[in-house]
Amino acid sequence: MAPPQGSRAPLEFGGPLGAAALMLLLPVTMFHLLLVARSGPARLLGPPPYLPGLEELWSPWALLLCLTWLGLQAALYLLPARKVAEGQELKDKSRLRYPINGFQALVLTALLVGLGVSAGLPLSALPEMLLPLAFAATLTAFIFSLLLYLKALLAPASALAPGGNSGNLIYDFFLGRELNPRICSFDFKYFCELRPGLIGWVLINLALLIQEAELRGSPSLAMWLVNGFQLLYVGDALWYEEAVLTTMDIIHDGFGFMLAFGDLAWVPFTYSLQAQFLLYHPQPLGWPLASFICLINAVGYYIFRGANSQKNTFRKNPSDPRVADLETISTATGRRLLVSGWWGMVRHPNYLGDLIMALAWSLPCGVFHLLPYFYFLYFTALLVHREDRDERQCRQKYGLAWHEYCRRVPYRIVPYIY
Ligand SMILES: NC(=O)C1=CN([C@@H]2O[C@H](COP(=O)(O)OP(=O)(O)OC[C@H]3O[C@@H](n4cnc5c(N)ncnc54)[C@H](OP(=O)(O)O)[C@@H]3O)[C@@H](O)[C@H]2O)C=CC1
Ligand SMILES: CC(C)CCC[C@@H](C)[C@H]1CC=C2C3=C(CC[C@@]21C)[C@@]1(C)CC[C@H](O)C(C)(C)[C@@H]1CC3
Repeated sequence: MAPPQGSRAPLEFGGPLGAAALMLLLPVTMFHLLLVARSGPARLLGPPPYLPGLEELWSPWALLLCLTWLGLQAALYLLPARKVAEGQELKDKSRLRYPINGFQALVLTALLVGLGVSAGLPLSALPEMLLPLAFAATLTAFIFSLLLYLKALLAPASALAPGGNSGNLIYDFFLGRELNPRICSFDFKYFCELRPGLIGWVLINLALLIQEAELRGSPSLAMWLVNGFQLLYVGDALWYEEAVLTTMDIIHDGFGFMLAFGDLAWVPFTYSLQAQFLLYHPQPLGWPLASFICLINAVGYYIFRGANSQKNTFRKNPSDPRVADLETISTATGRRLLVSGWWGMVRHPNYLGDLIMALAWSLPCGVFHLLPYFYFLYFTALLVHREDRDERQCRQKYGLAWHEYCRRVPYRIVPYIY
């Protein structure tokens, strides 16, 4: 379906060429990281120890496991929810409804895995299966994105995302055409963003911890820290599930290969890199340094949670007593912008907190390898680019009011630096 006249958004990610390059580069990087993490030298920038053949990547069992996992998470999504939240207003003035039962899904998954392990489920075999599982997840994401692209051909213009409808097949396939693809009340983007990948990530971490305990008698302090920090991050995302409804992914981006691959493959297999590294390269860590790293994580979490909750509370109800006293700027759209509190410190305080936590996740792995810092480096690049995209969208949305906000709050992510 051709995009409606006048609705063309400027191309992002380097246009069709950039999108094609990313579609190749992202899976290649993911497999590189998986291979390098288990190699002796663990060199991020060195060549992989070997190139795996198709027989090592492809396994029907891994695909079955991957689909079973998706099926289990979909079933948990469909269970009765403690609350149903409304999303932001859409182009046609309607609002979608979303079940809030992500934390319940995490707890039920933990119970099921616990039962499985006590009945003899070999969870510690999972680390050996990471390559074929990552391959199966990539294949699933690719086929899923193709189906989403086809589904969008039947969608009305009002259901399309602002980007991702350029008319170029590769670009639109990558960015995603439809904003909120659904079948009945099952919202694919909302489901994928928070459940299979995030819960899969902590499950992989746990399997790595168990395997370390089997290999060395007990898990190392560094492995406990990485597992604890990342479980807190995932638990928080699911506990405050409703806050995802005001993020860029849900309100602006279409659902295409970028998010499908990001959610289903990239997150579980690359975000667990520190735990993978620690299994093959144990690192000594004493309590004084561990306490200092915990403090860094706590500071990052405090800023991240404070900023995200403040914006979410304000967007849901500006008269909520927790935000009613904050200073704001009015905009022509009728929505206001916060200029005090966390959002008066820098224009993306939530990114700052997230980056501080990212650093805390790498530090338990020592300072002699660059590989465990991959997440911090990639995340810095992702957030700088994301901030730039958001800035452009806000300038367009809020015009002069946004310029006033930038004048009042001149730094983007790091006070007095950037
Ligand atoms: N771990 C990971 O891999 C990733 C994590 N993240 C995290 O996800 C979270 C969400 O990030 P993201 O969706 O990018 O961005 P934000 O949650 O920061 O959302 C940006 C939107 O917030 C609104 N906003 C901006 N400034 C103000 C203000 N002063 N007052 C009120 N509203 C404002 C605007 O939308 P509007 O005005 O329309 O409401 C803007 O478009 C962050 O914590 C980020 O760190 C993000 C990407 C990857
Ligand atoms: C690597 C590609 C170019 C892009 C892929 C990006 C995705 C992996 C991320 C885009 C936004 C994300 C968010 C989270 C996870 C990573 C992706 C999907 C998030 C769910 C992590 C937990 C947080 O608490 C959050 C705020 C809910 C995050 C929302 C954005």
